[in-house]
Parts: sequence; structure tokens; C-alpha cells
Amino acid sequence: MRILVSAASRHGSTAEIATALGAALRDRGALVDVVEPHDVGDVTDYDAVVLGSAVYRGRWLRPAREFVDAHVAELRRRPVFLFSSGPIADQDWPVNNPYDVFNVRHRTGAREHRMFAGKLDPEALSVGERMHVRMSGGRAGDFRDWDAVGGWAGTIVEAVSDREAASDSEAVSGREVVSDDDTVSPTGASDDARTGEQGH
Ligand SMILES: Cc1cc2nc3c(=O)[nH]c(=O)nc-3n(C[C@H](O)[C@H](O)[C@H](O)COP(=O)(O)O)c2cc1C
Repeated sequence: MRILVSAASRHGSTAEIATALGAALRDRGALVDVVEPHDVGDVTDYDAVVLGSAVYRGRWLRPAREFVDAHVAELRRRPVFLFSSGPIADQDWPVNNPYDVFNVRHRTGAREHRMFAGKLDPEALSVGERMHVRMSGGRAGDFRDWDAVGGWAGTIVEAVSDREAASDSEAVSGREVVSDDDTVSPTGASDDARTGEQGH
């Protein structure tokens, strides 16, 4: 099982979530590449794609949005999992619904979207960012929940394995129809199975 993990990050903390998720997926037996969105040439080698972004002022970062534009046709053909990183403790940002996510889910047919708490290091921010944070009541600190990130890896591997098992058994039943008796036409059941395939 080959999985691509790609995430847009401005100050590095979302990139570290992508790296940790990649490691947790590898621990569960997946072959994983963690690549920044702009450095991904092609997604066709992957059985599944995890795409994430830090949230700034209620939006995903541009490289994540451009990744979707560049690969949308291939993303629709495989399981896609989305995550956002941003919410910082009890601050008042538009945390739960970065408004690009609805659009991205719709375009890619993504299976789910997870929201992970982020990190705010005032030293790393520009003057403008610091002002924005102060006005929004953002709190400095590292709120990332590594157990939540690692736990999600299990869900992803399970979902992709289930899908592979389903397509394997569909292929086997198709082969049996042809090899056992050439005169037998495909059954309604296998047609239903093919029709039921959602393409991701
Ligand atoms: C200027 C600024 C705006 C932010 N806006 C939001 C926001 O709208 N919603 C949110 O949940 N988090 C917001 N955050 C928090 C960041 O998403 C969080 O710090 C995140 O971990 C940064 O990820 P990065 O280090 O990968 O860039 C904002 C942070 C800054 C500095």
C-alpha cells in the first residue's frame, strides 16, 4: 500500500504533523512518501493521498489549494483524506470549518476531514501576523496532539486495506466467471459490485 502525505505549512508545525503521520502510517506497514504540495509531480503511483494545510484567517494555504487544482482528476480516483491544522487552545478563530475544506471535499470526493490543534510561536511570526494573533486572542504554545495524529494513521490504513480487499475480491470473481466456464456470462451480482464502486 503506497500513500502520499502532503501538507502546506507556513511556519513548519503542519509539516511536522505530516512527518509524524507518515511515520505512523509506515509503522502500520504502508509505504509512505511525505512531500510538499508543490514538489508532487504525480499522484498516480499512490493508492491513497493525505492532504493537509495549516489554517490562516479561516483559509487553507495556497499550495494545498493549488495541489487540488493540479491533481483533482487523479484524486477523484483514489481515497483522499484531508486534515487542517490550526486551532490553538481556546482562541476564537474560525476553527472548525476552514471554508476551503467544503470545496476541496466536494471536488476530490475525500472520505474525511480531521482538524488537528496547531502551534503558535510568536518568535516565528511576522509583525503583521503577531498583530493579527494579538487581536484575535490567539495563545502561544504547542497544542499538537500526537496521539490523535498517530491514531488517525490506523483509520487510514484500515480504510485503504478494506478498499483493496474489496477490489481484489471483485477481480477474483471476475476471473472465475471467465476461467471456470467461458460460456457463463457475468452475473448480475458482479455487475452490481462494479456499479457500486465509487471510484475513490
Ligand atoms: C496570522 C495567523 C492567522 C491564523 N488564523 C487561524 C485561523 O483562522 N484558524 C485557525 O484555526 N488557526 C489560525 N491560526 C493558527 C495557525 O493555523 C497555527 O499556528 C498553525 O499551527 C500554523 O501552522 P504552520 O506552522 O504549519 O504554519 C493563525 C495563525 C496566525 C499566525
